[in-house]
Amino acid sequence: MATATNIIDLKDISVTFKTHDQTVAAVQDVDLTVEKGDIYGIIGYSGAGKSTLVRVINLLQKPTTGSVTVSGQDLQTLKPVELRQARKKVSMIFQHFNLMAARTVLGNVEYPLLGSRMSKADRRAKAARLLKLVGLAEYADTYPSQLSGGQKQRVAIARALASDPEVLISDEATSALDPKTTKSILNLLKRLNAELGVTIVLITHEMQVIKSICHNVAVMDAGRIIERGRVSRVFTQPQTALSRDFVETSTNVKEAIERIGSTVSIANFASNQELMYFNFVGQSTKEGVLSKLSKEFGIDVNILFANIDQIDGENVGVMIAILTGDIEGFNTAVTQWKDRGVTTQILTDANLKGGEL
Ligand SMILES: Nc1ncnc2c1ncn2[C@@H]1O[C@H](COP(=O)(O)OP(=O)(O)OP(=O)(O)O)[C@@H](O)[C@H]1O
Repeated sequence: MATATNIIDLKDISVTFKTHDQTVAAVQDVDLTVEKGDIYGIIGYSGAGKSTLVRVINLLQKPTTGSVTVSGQDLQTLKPVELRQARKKVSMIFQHFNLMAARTVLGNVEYPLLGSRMSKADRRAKAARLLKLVGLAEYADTYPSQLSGGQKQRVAIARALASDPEVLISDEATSALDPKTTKSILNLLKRLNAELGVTIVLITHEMQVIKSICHNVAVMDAGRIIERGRVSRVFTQPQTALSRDFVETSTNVKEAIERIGSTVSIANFASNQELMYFNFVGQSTKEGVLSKLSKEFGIDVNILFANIDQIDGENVGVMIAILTGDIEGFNTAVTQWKDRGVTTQILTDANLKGGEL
């Protein structure tokens, strides 16, 4: 539902591409609202329609049907000159930086200001300020070819901020970067969101990126949003197979299950043994659930895999372990944990063979 705090409000958006021999429904019946100040992730595999959808936000892509409201303005009702102004509120950064090789770093950042009424000195001062903000003050007179990928993306971010946007769209901006550089760019985006209040819409095919900085996420498949919500919720209770797939890849659970499947056979377990998958949220990760469990119910826990993440300020953990002991007492414990943010699943050989839960 649209409220005063929604900076982006897309209603019933469909985008259909017609080529000479086929029609592609790239985006279908999508509603999307993003609150001011949010970091909103859109995740999906290649071809899901993410880029097409975000290009609708500044009307770089005109929707076949539906309405586009940004910062309270219905963009499709604006006159060309008003639309040009409105578009400045939405900037984009991309995987391949799109810097101009013949201009210096400062010249690249200054570029969007060339058509403005600012004096040359003011333009240069603003570009220098933005370079400082992204940590590249001393690179003003160098050329893009002299920079690393991470530095180029910082320049692209500074350039995107030159028009004082309210929304920054990041289209796979970290996909070409190594994990360490990805982390530093994501931290920069997080800082800009906090310091400037700029709303960020970030599209990616990696759950790792979503869980590092996003508060909310939409999962896209075949042009539609099939699931959305707080990242911590989607992460711990994915409602669709695709979301679960993204989550399991990012926690390495998939890999772990495959590995365990090649070494463990549940058919050979004793009658007082189970292979258990645990999901912990919030306080439960800190409460030492396991040590309580083993003490209270006299159960031996042989951990085969464990992973704890911080998502949107919340601890989220997964674990796979062989439990041995009093199964009746154990079942009682399971019921109690559910209320404390722990969910469990008994794994079977079929889970292990299929490589999934
Ligand atoms: N200009 C176009 N003309 C025809 N088809 C297009 C056009 N742009 C995108 N498509 C098609 O629309 C679908 C969605 O593409 P889109 O680029 O939005 O997906 P994506 O999720 O961003 O994937 P990727 O990460 O690979 O870009 C794809 O089938 C694509 O081939």
